[in-house]
Amino acid sequence: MATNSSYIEAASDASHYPSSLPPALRELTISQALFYAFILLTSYRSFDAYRKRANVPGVGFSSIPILSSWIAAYRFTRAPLKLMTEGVTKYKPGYFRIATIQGEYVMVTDRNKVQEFLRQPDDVLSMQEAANDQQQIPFTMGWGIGHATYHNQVVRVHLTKSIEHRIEDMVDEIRHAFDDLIGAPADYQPVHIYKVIAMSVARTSNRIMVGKDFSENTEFLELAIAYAEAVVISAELIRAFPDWMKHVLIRLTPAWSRRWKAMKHLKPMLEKRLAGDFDGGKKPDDLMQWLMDAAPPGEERTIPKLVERIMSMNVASIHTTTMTFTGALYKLAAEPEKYMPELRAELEEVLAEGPLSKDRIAKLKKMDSFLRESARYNNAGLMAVQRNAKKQFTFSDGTVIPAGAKVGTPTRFLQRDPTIYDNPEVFDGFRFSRLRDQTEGPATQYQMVSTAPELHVFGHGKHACPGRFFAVTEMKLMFAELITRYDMKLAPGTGVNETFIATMAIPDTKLNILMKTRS
Ligand code: HEM
Repeated sequence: MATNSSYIEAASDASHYPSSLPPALRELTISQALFYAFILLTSYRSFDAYRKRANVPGVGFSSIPILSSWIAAYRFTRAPLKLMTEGVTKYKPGYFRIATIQGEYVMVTDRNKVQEFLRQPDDVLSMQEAANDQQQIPFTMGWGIGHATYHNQVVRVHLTKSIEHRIEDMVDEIRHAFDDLIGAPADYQPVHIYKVIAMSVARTSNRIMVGKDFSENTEFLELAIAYAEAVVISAELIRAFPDWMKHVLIRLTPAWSRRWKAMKHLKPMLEKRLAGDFDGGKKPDDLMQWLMDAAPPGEERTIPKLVERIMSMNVASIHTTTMTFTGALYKLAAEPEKYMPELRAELEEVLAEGPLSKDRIAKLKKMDSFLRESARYNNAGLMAVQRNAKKQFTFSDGTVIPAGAKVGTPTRFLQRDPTIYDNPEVFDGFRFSRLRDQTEGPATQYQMVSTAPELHVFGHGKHACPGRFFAVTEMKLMFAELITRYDMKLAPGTGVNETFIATMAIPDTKLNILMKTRS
């Protein structure tokens, strides 16, 4: 029987390699092969980056020719905020280049130029291609999610229209979620708020997306919450491989296994619906059904594809809403004396007219302002909006973005631009409600759902998030319930931990808020 060491010797003995290999390759040891593969990959990346490179200054690049882009990516990964700050300080209102593991990006630092590139058609600057690239969507979430995006229209039209008559269901779900997850503490107790809000959002969103059976199914909800994280991890696991290998490798990743498990939950319901077997003979009025009705005939109407679609809607909605909303709660818990009395007074005035409805929610201007300001202040990743150039694009000042290049925005810096906001480094919860009262222009521009070239929580332009009307309603209903029922504050000496991994702002998912039933 061969010992371990004899296997190793056999493996490193060139004479065991297939004789069909050319003699030069037969002589290679494994470490030499890896070294040459690295050189090849590095040269390819360097050549590819050079071919697609816009003629704008780089930040973090070195003068070593072939390794320059890798070195810049390494430096950026280690100190993203520092390098972005350097780029904006030196080159605003112009452009600069950064490199990340995912390639090089041209950063556009001026809101007017951001406006200009976001106006470009998809065959020039593509949002979908950038998203596919970033999250490896066709592999991690499914080919159709990255290439047949009929869900955008369904969310934009059907989900948004449904909000008004689903508010009662949403409130019901939120109340039960907070009963179960926070309860009625008589004295201040630490609450792991990110976890509570993620589960509450998963429950409320899935009530509207797939119905009550699923909003009450904790195992399914936990899968839905974990799926988004699995997608991010799986994207990084497969990124370096060629596409033909990604099709196979993705089956070994957590995104695949979580979706497979979710399918077990969703399959019986989908089988019934596909057979036209509706409870009480009435077609369900939920996102799942609207997606099924809108799916192009053929493969997209099969169970695995419909599971991909609804799970991608969970990715789009759960952590995005949770991050945005917990960011606001952290700010409220940091200064409850400053904000709580006015927020409650506004809410109580509106509730005196009756339960929350679409029109009554619209009267909560201070709450709306608080959410928008915390999105401006907190949620600022370093590059929330990205586009990939499918064709060459030239800005009005003559700057050329070659085909194949990637364009992005330094979100945090635009959202804290002193030429746009007074005291941008200060959190001012009622900044936007004051602006709404003072403006001579349309006051709606300062609402949470209104996008702007310098505020990227929901993106801007024709690809601005179509789910934002739903998400903002959901956040306001949770906000109203929480401030009605609970007092909250931060424990002394605690605060939000701000972390960036490359361009991503990582939310503080660990911070506890002290909460008790309102006195
Ligand atoms: C607070 C919660 C949310 C945030 C912060 C958020 C943020 C975003 C952002 C930044 C974009 C990209 C825009 C761009 O690049 O211009 C986007 C796109 C999108 N979002 Fe959201 N989103 C949220 C909630 C939702 C919800 C609840 C849904 C659906 C149920 C949804 C569905 C989508 C879809 C389908 C797109 C792609 C739009 C397109 O390609 O045209 N989002 N979202």
